[in-house]
Amino acid sequence: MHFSKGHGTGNDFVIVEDVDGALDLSATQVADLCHRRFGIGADGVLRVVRAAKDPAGAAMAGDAEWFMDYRNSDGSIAEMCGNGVRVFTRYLVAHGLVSDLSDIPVATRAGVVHAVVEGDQIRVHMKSPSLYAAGTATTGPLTFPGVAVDCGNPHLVCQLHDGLALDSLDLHVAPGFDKTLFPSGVNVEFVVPAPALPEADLHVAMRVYERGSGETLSCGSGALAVGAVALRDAGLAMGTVAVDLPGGRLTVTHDSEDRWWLAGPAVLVATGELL
Ligand SMILES: N[C@@H](CCC[C@H](N)C(=O)O)C(=O)O
Repeated sequence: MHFSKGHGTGNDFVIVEDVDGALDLSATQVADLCHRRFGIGADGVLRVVRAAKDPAGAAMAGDAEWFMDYRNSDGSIAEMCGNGVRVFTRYLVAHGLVSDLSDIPVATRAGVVHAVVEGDQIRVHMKSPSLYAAGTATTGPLTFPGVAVDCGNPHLVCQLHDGLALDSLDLHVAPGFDKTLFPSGVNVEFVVPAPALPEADLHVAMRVYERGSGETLSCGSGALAVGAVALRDAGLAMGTVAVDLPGGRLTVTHDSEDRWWLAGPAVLVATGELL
């Protein structure tokens, strides 16, 4: 099997092209591919398949030629992956699978999103985040109040207590959360304010513990959730939020009623053959 490897701000993926939907990737195969010692190593797998050729993509085939079949590194399926969409789009462009760089529709399990390629940056018009409940996360002895956000996939955005540094958190172990609020699990974001920047209305820094992958260097849908909470908390109906993650900076922009953008770099770094 031929594969590529890519990442968006350090959130890395094995990319497998399967245009005609011939590949039946099991959860175990995905976990083996993603294993950082015994496999290639990645936070997840992106299978590139024609929407019409995949049962989960077929209903969207009229709106998007390509379906992103995203899997977490433990083999579980997730509805959305914001960095995944951006790396998936980079792959489509690099392999001549799309031509109009100003609007690339990508079908996902959370619906069709639209990517725009601007040099090294790929910007995606995401599904609008929805803030819907209060929750809490625990790490060790610490409990943090948070906001549940639906970005197509579930998130819990927690502001750190005053003075607590992001790097003081131990995210080797999954944070605790309320399973009745998140019956299918949740991605947990921990956020602190960051110094003002001229190019953004707000600036924050975050770490994330992803459902199905553990702590990652970046999470695009997580950044979107964090951006939405930051704008709400600042009383801003619209605006731009710079979100710093351990792997780099993503930008979330809400510029009209139903339009939310996630932007950042996306790169391919390798290709190879699985033995
Ligand atoms: N890293 C991703 C999110 C991947 C899915 C997530 N772990 C889940 O299970 O919902 C991103 O960039 O959005």
